[in-house]
This record gives sequence, structure tokens and C-alpha cells, in this order.
Amino acid sequence: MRVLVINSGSSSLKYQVRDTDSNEIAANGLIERIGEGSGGPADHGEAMEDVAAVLEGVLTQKPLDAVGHRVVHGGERFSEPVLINNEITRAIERLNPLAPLHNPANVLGIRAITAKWPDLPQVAVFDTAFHRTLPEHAWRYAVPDSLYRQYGIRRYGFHGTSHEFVTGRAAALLGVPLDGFNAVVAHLGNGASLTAVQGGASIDTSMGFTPLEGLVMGTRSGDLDPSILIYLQRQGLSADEIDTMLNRESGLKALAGNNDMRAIVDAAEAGDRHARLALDVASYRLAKYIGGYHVAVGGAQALVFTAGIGENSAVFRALVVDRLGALGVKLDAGANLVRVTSPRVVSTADSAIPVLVVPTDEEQAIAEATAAIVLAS
Ligand SMILES: Nc1ncnc2c1ncn2[C@@H]1O[C@H](COP(=O)(O)OP(=O)(O)O)[C@@H](O)[C@H]1O
Ligand SMILES: CC(=O)OP(=O)(O)O
Ligand SMILES: [Mg+2]
Repeated sequence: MRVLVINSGSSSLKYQVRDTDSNEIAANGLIERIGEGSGGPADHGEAMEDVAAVLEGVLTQKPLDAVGHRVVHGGERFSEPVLINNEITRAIERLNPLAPLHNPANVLGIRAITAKWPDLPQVAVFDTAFHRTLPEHAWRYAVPDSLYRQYGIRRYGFHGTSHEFVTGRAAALLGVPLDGFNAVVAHLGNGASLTAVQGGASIDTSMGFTPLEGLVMGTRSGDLDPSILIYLQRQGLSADEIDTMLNRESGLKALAGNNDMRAIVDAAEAGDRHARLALDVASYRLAKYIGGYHVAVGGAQALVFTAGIGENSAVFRALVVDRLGALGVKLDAGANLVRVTSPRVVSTADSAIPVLVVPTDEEQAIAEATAAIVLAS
């Protein structure tokens, strides 16, 4: 089946055309700087016109059968991929306030496809779905029950499509049956999250009600004392100002002045104290979470790194693993430096926990889920 996979971001739109039978990638692209005066398309509708123009030749050879959308927040309702209709689109849109950086753009991508190709089946694949197996002691916040019942305030978790895909690949690499596989999976991209996997299922994850909670990310702060928000509001900052500060101006960008790990590593190696501090704060936060999740899963059979930083930054992986000596985790420095795209072990044979680098492929997972839903409909 020929599937167009759309990963629509607030100012970007990643797209890929895949054949799920052959796993061939017929087209792959990214449209950045979407928005009025950005130098790119004015909106996602225009961006979709650009995508359609780029894909014209590819689609003439073989037309699309379906479109699969990455949708970041599915709330409590969506625990599986779903065929999109107007009601589903509106239900996704109602979750916009819970994922302000992502769901509004996801909906724009859905609507742009509906306008362009109204008869094409569309499927939503939710980042939150894999984490629907969290036990209540992991998803419940210690706040009045009314906050959950009235506002849906709980931990949802994100990057689920990636964590699930990588978990399967890691179990296969180690030859462990998925339903017996306990692991700690680190999806380290511009957004970053750690997931505790027990028996192949998610039992905890670092992102929470929104993708802001947890690790130090490219532009997001991750964990901080919630009283800071109250203090800042009492200092006169608005909710929007605080939201923008914590989601777009914090994390590595705030500490090092840059959210690209490559630039930060180079600056730190050149003696930049801020870059060095950013790496220390981020690696320390992640190491603390890894220790906690190792306990949560009853002893991890693997620590898995994935996504842009996890797959590509040997330096950051080493900084994190160097903090795990108490767990007996040992990196093989040579293996860690090898740059290949296949799943691989980068720890020593006597490491208490194998350390793996496993490339994620959210687009493949979304395409396969889309094909399955369309074939079953
Ligand atoms: N070769 C590399 N070395 C170190 N970091 C890298 C490399 N390539 C990409 N990155 C990091 O990965 C991040 C993007 O991760 P990715 O998962 O692709 O993005 P997103 O979170 O937007 O999906 C970049 O911000 C950059 O810091
Ligand atoms: C949920 C999330 O943070 O997604 P991304 O890493 O693509 O921003
Ligand atoms: Mg990503």
C-alpha cells in the first residue's frame, strides 16, 4: 500500500511516501519555516500544495492509497490508531491546549489533506497510545481528583510510536521475546523522553500531561518546581509568556544559547563553559531518570538510545553512561564511536546492562499502522 506519512510540526512539515509492501521510500521531504512572513509557505494548506507539487511525478507512477498522520496528543480516548473523519478531527482539535506546540499543526495537516484529496482515507497515529498501559500509580498526579475528572490532568506520555518501534527492534537485536523484555528507552531529539518498558509495554515515561515534563530538551526546560510558575505570575508574567519561555526558550537553548547538540558539543570542546554546563545538566537529569526507571522495570535488560541525539551523539551518550557507574553500566568507547545506521550494542561484554543504539523510524511505524487500519476498514 502506498502511504503518505505526515509529521506536521508547528513551523515544519515532514513528509514521506512509503510502500508498506516493499518498505521502499518513494519520496522524503521537509518543509520548514511555515507561517506568514517566514520565507516559506504562509500556512499548512500552502505547504500541502508544495508537497503535492513535489510528489506529482511520484504519484503519477503510483497513486496514494492513504495518508497517515502523526498526532501527538490523543488524550484518554485514543489508545489505537484510528480512521479520521470530521468528528475525530474535532476530537483531536479539542486536545490542542494539551499539546500547544503539536496538535494544532497536526490538525492543520489533516485539514490540508482533506482539502487537497478529500476521498483519500486518513489515519491518525497517536504519540500517546503506547503509554495507555501505564498503571495508575504512574499516571496519577498527587493533586485533587477534580483536576483529573474535570480537566483530564494526568500523565499521558509522548513519543509512543517511536518508543514502541525501538522497543521491538531492541528486543529482536538481543533475541529476547517482546513480552519478556524490560528496558529503558531514551528518545533524545529536540523533544526528549525516557520510557520504562516492562514485558514490552510502557509502565512509565518522563513526559507528562504535556511534552514539557521530564528531561532537559532542545528548547524545553523539563522538570522544574511548579511554584516557579506561580512566582512568575505574581511577578506579572502572563501564562502565555511563561508557556513560551518554558517550551521555546529553555532547555539546551537557555543553558548554551543553542539547541543543536552538535554545536553545543563543539563549543564545550572549545572551552565554552555554558555549553559544558548544558551538557552536564542534561546528562545528569537523564542519568537520574535512567536509574529510577531501571528500578521501575525490575532491572533493565537494555538501555536504548534513539532519535537525533540518541543515535548520532557519541559524546552525549558517553556523558550519560559515565554517570551510571553505580549500576555497573560500561560503554565500549570504540563501539560507541562507530557511525552505522543499524541497531547495535555499544557497551562492553561485562556491562551490567547492555547499552544499545537503535535508529527510530516513526514514519515506517505510522505507515504500517495506517495500512493496517485501511485494510481492516
Ligand atoms: N550528527 C549529530 N550529532 C549530534 N546531534 C545530532 C546529530 N544529528 C542530529 N542531532 C541532534 O538531533 C536533534 C534533532 O533530533 P530529531 O529526533 O531529528 O528531531 P525532532 O525532535 O525534531 O524530531 C538536533 O536538534 C540535533 O541536536
Ligand atoms: C512530543 C514531542 O516532543 O515531539 P517532538 O520531539 O517531535 O517535538
Ligand atoms: Mg521527533
